[in-house]
Amino acid sequence: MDYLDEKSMDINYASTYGDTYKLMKQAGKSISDFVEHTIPPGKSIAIICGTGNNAGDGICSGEYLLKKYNVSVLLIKDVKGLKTQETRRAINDYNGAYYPLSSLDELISRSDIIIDAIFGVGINGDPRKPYIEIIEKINNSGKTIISVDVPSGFQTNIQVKPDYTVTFTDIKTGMNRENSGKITVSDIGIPEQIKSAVGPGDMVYMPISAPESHKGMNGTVGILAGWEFPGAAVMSSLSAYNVGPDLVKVFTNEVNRSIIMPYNPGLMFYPVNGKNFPALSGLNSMLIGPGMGKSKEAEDLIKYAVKNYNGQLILDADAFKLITPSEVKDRNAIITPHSMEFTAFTGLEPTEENAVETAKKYGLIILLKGSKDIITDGVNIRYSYGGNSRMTMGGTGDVLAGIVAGIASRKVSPLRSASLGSFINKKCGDIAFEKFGSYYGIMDMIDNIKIIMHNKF
Ligand SMILES: NC(=O)C1=CN([C@@H]2O[C@H](COP(=O)(O)OP(=O)(O)OC[C@H]3O[C@@H](n4cnc5c(N)ncnc54)[C@H](O)[C@@H]3O)[C@@H](O)[C@H]2O)[C@@H](O)CC1
Ligand SMILES: [K+]
Repeated sequence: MDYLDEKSMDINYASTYGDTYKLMKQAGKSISDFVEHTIPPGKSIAIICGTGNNAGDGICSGEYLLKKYNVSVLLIKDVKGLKTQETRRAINDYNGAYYPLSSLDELISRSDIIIDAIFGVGINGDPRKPYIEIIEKINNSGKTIISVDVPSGFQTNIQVKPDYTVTFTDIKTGMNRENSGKITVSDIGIPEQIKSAVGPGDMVYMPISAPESHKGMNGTVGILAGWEFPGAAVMSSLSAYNVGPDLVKVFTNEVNRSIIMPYNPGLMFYPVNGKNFPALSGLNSMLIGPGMGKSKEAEDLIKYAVKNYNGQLILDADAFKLITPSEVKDRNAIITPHSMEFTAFTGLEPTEENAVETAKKYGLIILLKGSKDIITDGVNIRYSYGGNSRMTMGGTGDVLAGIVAGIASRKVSPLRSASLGSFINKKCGDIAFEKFGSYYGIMDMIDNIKIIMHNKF
């Protein structure tokens, strides 16, 4: 797993259980257990704490270690600087002594062991002052160093160089003996259903556009849709647009121009027909299928686009009747069928097992829609709950496919794009339901995408 997976899981845990204090206690306990197995009792331990939940883990370990060791907690930014409610609770529940930054040198020199609880996966960029100097002092101390979760500053230009790292849930991408010392993985009790469920934590996968980026750097989506039902092109392209890519290009019949464009002049309209299809280079993702119908013309256009576009494909709706799995084999395409479409596409019953097998066999990412969406790449399986009965109305699938295409255009991995897309889609329905009960419409859902992207839900 990487940093984002851990962050995502923590947020999903908190959204179910209210907060993550129980995990923090368990993280502290696992550090303390590790120390007890490794270090003889009676030694002096300095726990150097930053301001986030990594610090909270360190403080909780201190509470357990007090019984057998001489423990000093150092709070780099004092109690006032503690940023999370869990970490404030940890210091409240801690019965030992704690010290300000001015005691750093003295604490380091009188300790045998340093527990590094400055930064975990919440670090953002290279450590700033005064952390650089603190990390250097720890590294030059000659003491035994144990890092909590990850060495502080890991994957930035300056990091703690520990003898040991006790990391939680799973090893983080890039950790090795050289940068993390001897690594121990500790299960801190995140339930399996939290690990597999899609939730608000999946929003961490959405990249933040860099202030200096220019047009096109933050995603260009292509959408081939609406040949027969222009509404589907409207719904999928507005949904992709609301996820925030730079450009959304709609490829459809010229006769749809005056229908689609009044909804949003920000869309780019490209008329296509059997003889004319603009270049598909430069698209970061391409959604193919909504509202195309099953005419020969639609079929030719779909086949042309599937064959000639070699980036991140998203297939939906009529594409399932006109394309076979072999035509997209090993292309990492995301497909978003409901049960009947799944059967039309694969000839199989729409079961979880068949979705996993099909994903594996054809190298696809499958988002099997239902009251519980199932998302799989053939190895991992995620479940998306939520949504409501109004979501059986026409158009919700077009909205979902558009959202997924928009996310994928931001270079989010296909499994994460499909998972996050499912979460956003269901959340759009749930927010609309709170306002209008069973009487909301598709445009209410599409409007809610922006609220969710802005994290105001
Ligand atoms: N509640 C949870 O979310 C759980 C998280 N766990 C621990 O919490 C860690 C993640 O905690 P957080 O997300 O609170 O973040 P961290 O504790 O990793 O650190 C983030 C803190 O450092 C500051 N900071 C970030 N980048 C900086 C920089 N470049 N220079 C200076 N200061 C910087 C931020 O203001 C923030 O207060 C995990 O690694 C793990 O150790 C565990 O407690 C288990 C449960
Ligand atoms: K750390």
